[in-house]
Amino acid sequence: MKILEKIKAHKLIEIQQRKQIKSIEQLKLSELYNRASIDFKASILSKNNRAIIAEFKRQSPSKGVIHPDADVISIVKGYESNGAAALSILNDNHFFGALETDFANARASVNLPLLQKDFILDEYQLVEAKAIGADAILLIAKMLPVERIKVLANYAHQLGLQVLLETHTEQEILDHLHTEFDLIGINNRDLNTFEVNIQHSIALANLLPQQAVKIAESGIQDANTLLELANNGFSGFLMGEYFMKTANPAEQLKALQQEIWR
Ligand SMILES: O=C(O)c1ccccc1NCC(=O)[C@H](O)[C@H](O)COP(=O)(O)O
Repeated sequence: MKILEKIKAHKLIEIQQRKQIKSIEQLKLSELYNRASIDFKASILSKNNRAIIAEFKRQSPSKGVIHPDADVISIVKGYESNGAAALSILNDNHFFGALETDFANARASVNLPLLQKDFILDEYQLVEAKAIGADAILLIAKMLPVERIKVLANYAHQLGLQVLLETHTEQEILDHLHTEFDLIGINNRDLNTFEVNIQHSIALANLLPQQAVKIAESGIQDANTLLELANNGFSGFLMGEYFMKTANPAEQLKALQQEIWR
């Protein structure tokens, strides 16, 4: 079974279990549910095509264990003080090792816009995202039919959440040209093979609407790659492993910032 199919099968069971534990009405009672979102897209646009979305993750299917005992509070504060435009916080336990408390701790520690990084299949998860203080969510084109993505994107917007659509193929981009997303990502990593190909993303970037806020996702391991993607129309860069594989992710971000703003 391919990794996204495995994740989807597991997530569907997880969602049913979570619904048994907390109803949508109960989620809506959370203090954070009614908070005004921070504008994720505006933060990306404020960084002159050098916007880094720094990710907090402990492990991944492609890389295995990366930083299992990472301290979310100190890392996200370090990301904030070193100029991240926004943060992506992994929220999946089974495949990415996220702790139930990671997102809440990140929310309580920084004033940056936060992407709740999970595998969204159901409206319930959108209410959950809002209730834990997310500003944006991810929808993965490969995981759901086109119409379902549209419905979830509309519902996310009704809740005040911005939407990052993740694509990887030409067809996925063409399928979604007529839906409103706040940001459109192209994943440099093929999630079937885990192969990273920056040139693939650069070639596809031309297919995105001119006004789309374009995010290059995954596999970025140096400043030159980031700058090449920026020169080809990407404004935001979702980077996780490059930071999290080090003992001090925030210092790694600081060094990268020095290189890209030189
Ligand atoms: O990274 C994986 O192994 C993976 C597998 C299956 C679904 C999603 C996966 N990654 C999630 C991500 O989107 C990345 O964490 C994110 O783009 C950052 O990538 P990187 O800079 O390579 O850590």
